[in-house]
Amino acid sequence: MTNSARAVALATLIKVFKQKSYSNLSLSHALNENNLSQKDQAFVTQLVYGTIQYQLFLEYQLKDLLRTKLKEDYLKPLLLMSVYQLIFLNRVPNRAVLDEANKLAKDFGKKNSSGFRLVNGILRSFLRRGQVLPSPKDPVHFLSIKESMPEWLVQYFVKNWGLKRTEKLLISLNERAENSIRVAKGLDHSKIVNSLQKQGFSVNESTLADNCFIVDHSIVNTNEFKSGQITIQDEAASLVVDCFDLRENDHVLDTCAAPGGKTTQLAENLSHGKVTSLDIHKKKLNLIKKYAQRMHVDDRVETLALDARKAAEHFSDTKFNKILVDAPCSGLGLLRRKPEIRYDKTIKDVHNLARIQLAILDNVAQLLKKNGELVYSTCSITIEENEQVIAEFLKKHPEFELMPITLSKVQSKSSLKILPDTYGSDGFFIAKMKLRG
Ligand SMILES: C[S@@+](CC[C@H](N)C(=O)[O-])C[C@H]1O[C@@H](n2cnc3c(N)ncnc32)[C@H](O)[C@@H]1O
Repeated sequence: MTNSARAVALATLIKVFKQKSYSNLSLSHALNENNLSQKDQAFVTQLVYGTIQYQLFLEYQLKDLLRTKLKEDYLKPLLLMSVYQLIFLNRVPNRAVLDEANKLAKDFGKKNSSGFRLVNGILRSFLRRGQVLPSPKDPVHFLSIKESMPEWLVQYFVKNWGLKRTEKLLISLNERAENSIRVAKGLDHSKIVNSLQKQGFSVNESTLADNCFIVDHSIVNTNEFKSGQITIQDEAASLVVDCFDLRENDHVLDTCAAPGGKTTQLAENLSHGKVTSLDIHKKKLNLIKKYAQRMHVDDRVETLALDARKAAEHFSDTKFNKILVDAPCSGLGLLRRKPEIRYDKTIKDVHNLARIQLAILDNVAQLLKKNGELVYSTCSITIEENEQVIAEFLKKHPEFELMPITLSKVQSKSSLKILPDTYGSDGFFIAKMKLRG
């Protein structure tokens, strides 16, 4: 592996730790800026995600070895990234990790800095001592360090799913996210799969979603992606639109639409209808427009900057056949793709989001036609943002009934919750409701 791959990983980690940037955005920016081989890109991705995922565990390894305050910004990410390699990457020899850490300390350190001596000393001490874990007598603290998840979240999982399932869930949340792609509606799957295989991709059918496939590396440079025949979408996320019973001339309201993954998927079904896509952030509307252009459905998508909690006031004369609320949420089902979320979110955030989610549903429910369908979804797995929001909504709106979800590969008599350890997908929640006629 080249040193520049490690330098790119370290620069990305410094950004994520210091500026609190999102890891997925910083990483894709760094990979676009640096001309790395496919192998090096995969290595950088593993270093960045692995170090963030295991931050609590890695800090625990260093706790007793650090005797001075780390003064320069690069020191902590470099130490964590190096210990990550020493523990998790067996294919990289220890000597190479130490040599590269020395070089990086010299390159990233201030002039005349002695940071490289500190890094060298700590890494050698770690190798002499080996890795450590707290006593399993306190299972919450033990799992929190071992799987690097804040204690409140481990406690939350244990309370809702028990200790055994929590262990499975935590391990699964630290696994590498799959590269899931969705084929645009109406296209011949076998033709696209053959073409991708000829280009060197390994392609496997999704066990969860009809139009999705799992590939082994990024498809963004393929003609199929650029021409809108395929797109990047998690298997569980793609089920949300599949839950609607769409008619080709439906008018659909997508209330929380950016960057547009579900808007375009909806529009693919509406040869004579349209989607009105809202987002509270005006600057995000461009993402939806570009996405719709790439997928060739921009003639059926209109965008509007609007707080969905005020939609009924805006559309006082319009009613929709279908409404999607893909609500803003804590994202706790997405920890594989955005590993730092675990350290940022609190139970207070979860409660605040639940209030916003209910307010959106409450407002947009007035805009549905009789017998119309309302689908609510989040990429969170908490009870507060999902089952509780739906229970409160239905209590307040007895004119709605909860519908079963019957998809070809997955069914549920009521709402559908997909935990990440079941299919290896993102965690997702979907509820389908109908306004009685
Ligand atoms: C989960 S994301 C939506 C993802 C999108 N449906 C897709 O499939 O690509 C939630 C979106 O809701 C937007 N949002 C947050 N609060 C909102 C509100 N009150 N009204 C409308 N949009 C909101 C956010 O800006 C964000 O883009």
